[in-house]
Amino acid sequence: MADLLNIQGLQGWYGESHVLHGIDLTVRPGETVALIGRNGAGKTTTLRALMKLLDRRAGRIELDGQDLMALPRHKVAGRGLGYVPEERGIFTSLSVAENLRLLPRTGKGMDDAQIFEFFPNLRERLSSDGGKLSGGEQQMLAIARVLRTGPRLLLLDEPTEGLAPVIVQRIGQMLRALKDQGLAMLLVEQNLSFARALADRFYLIENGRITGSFDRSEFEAHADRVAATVGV
Ligand SMILES: Nc1ncnc2c1ncn2[C@@H]1O[C@H](COP(=O)(O)OP(=O)(O)OP(=O)(O)O)[C@@H](O)[C@H]1O
Repeated sequence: MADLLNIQGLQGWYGESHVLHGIDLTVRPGETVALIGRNGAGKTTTLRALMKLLDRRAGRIELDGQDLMALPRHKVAGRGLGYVPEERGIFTSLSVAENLRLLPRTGKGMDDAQIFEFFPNLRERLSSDGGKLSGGEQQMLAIARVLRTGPRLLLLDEPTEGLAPVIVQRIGQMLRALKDQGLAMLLVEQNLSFARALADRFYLIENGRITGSFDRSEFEAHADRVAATVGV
């Protein structure tokens, strides 16, 4: 099957600081791929590079065979990348309804009825301020907002960070439901058991380089290496 996302030799910089040193990574249609590594390894930077949010990049990024490197930043999301950043980007003084509408809905994106089917508690909180939501609700709002844009690939940066175990479980169920609908995901995650339950394939990243990859059936065989890479 042709790759949905194909990254070859991706390099990235913050100013003079060279952070990504040649990332090769693919995501196939409908696949969930987890990117695993310790703090500062370059996980967030990889997602930001995909969204053209870095000062400088080199290498190749293709989505469905189409080159993304030459696209201006404002056109990247329109090609089908849905980015949910680690900080979630919820405006605390805007209501849930206003936060949801900050990104334009496209024809392929989820409408309100579909959104509320996945996230019933958001419907109940539509008029609440974003700042009044729990961490889990904010994470759901951040994901829901991006689903309105009709992404073909969801880029998720540590969706479980700082959340209580029961909420982590709910986020997991929700992502599983999206996966079952065929949505592809590139997941940055420090919570290994969460990543392991969801991902079809794993990449290890160290110092801005991919140092290993394997699929879920090989996870056990790579457990020591994974632990050493994330430093647990
Ligand atoms: N805005 C920035 N300006 C300069 N350097 C940065 C910036 N953001 C990150 N870096 C540096 O880039 C490197 C990679 O950071 P990155 O955030 O991608 O790591 P990460 O693997 O996502 O880890 P974390 O879990 O801590 O976010 C680190 O050395 C970090 O200090």
